[in-house]
Amino acid sequence: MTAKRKVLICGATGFIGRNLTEALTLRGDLEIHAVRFTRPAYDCPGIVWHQGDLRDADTVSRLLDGMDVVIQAAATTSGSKDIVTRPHIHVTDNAVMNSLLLRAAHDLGVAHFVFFSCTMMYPSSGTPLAETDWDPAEALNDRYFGIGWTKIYVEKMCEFFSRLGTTRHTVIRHSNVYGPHDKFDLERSHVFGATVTKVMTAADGVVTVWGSGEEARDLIHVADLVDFVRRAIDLQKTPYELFNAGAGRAVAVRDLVSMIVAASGRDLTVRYDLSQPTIRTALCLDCSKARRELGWTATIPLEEGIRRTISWWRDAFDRRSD
Ligand SMILES: C[C@H]1O[C@H](OP(=O)(O)OP(=O)(O)OC[C@H]2O[C@@H](n3cnc4c(=O)[nH]c(N)nc43)[C@H](O)[C@@H]2O)[C@@H](O)[C@@H](O)C1=O
Repeated sequence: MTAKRKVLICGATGFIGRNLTEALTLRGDLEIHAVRFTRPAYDCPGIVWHQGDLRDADTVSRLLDGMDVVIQAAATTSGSKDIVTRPHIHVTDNAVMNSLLLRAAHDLGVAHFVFFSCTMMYPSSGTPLAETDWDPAEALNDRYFGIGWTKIYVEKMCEFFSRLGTTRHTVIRHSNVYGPHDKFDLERSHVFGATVTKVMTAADGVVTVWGSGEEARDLIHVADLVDFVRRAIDLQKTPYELFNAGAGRAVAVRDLVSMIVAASGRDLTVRYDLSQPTIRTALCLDCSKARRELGWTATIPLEEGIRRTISWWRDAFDRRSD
């Protein structure tokens, strides 16, 4: 019998980390270790919990010792309000954590490291952009300067350590992820989570959207991203790969809001508030590399993902019918 691969999921209480943890514990061939920091553990059969601050080098070495795979989903992250008003909160901790994790993975002989990057380096485009369509000589959107370059630094560190021959790395440039366990508060959430909350809780029949509604994003359901990671840790044999992971469709914020309102079944008026934080860019990813090399493609249509997320939101938050 082959030994189970030991998989460490960092950030297991966060949005992506929790969805990964809950899905991967269902597999019989993996032994799942989950790292939490300040948030409490949740019930999940078969999981081994660890607590630790990933900004501390000794803690990082203790956690990675003996692991075969590290899935690095721990990040300081929040939506456009923080990106616009206090962008520095996304920079330092992410740079420190990832630097320590990548060094420890190499020193301790971890076989595979998965890093969630972002898509902030891409220029605004309503047509799909491939991994090679980012030109490092082009300026990043001003709003994304700090976290965008931090992610690129970590991407390059992954490539650097891959070249040393011990650890294989997968970098995933995923688009805007949504689904169960996302942030749904109005301060820190992204556009999808915030809009679901606004629509479901609107007391006066009005939903107020930040910006003009013309900004566009590529939206991917978290279950599709989990499927991506599953394929990467099973199929990738090369030392370093960087992949786009998105739905391949740019959806204007105003259309997203209309779809969420329609799925809610509520009769609401939508207003646009130009004084609120907004990031004028359009994102759309070409994921043909992932299709070719991992057989992956996003499978959950946005309309279906919206229905599923509203249903989850009702179970998790809507106590009015109790
Ligand atoms: C993929 C990418 O995704 C994220 O960056 P983002 O897309 O810029 O962030 P967001 O989802 O918060 O905003 C998208 C747009 O939506 C508008 N918007 C309207 N109404 C609300 C609203 O109520 N809340 C929020 N947050 N935004 C709103 C808002 O004004 C902005 O123009 C990062 O996680 C980053 O890590 C990353 O890689």
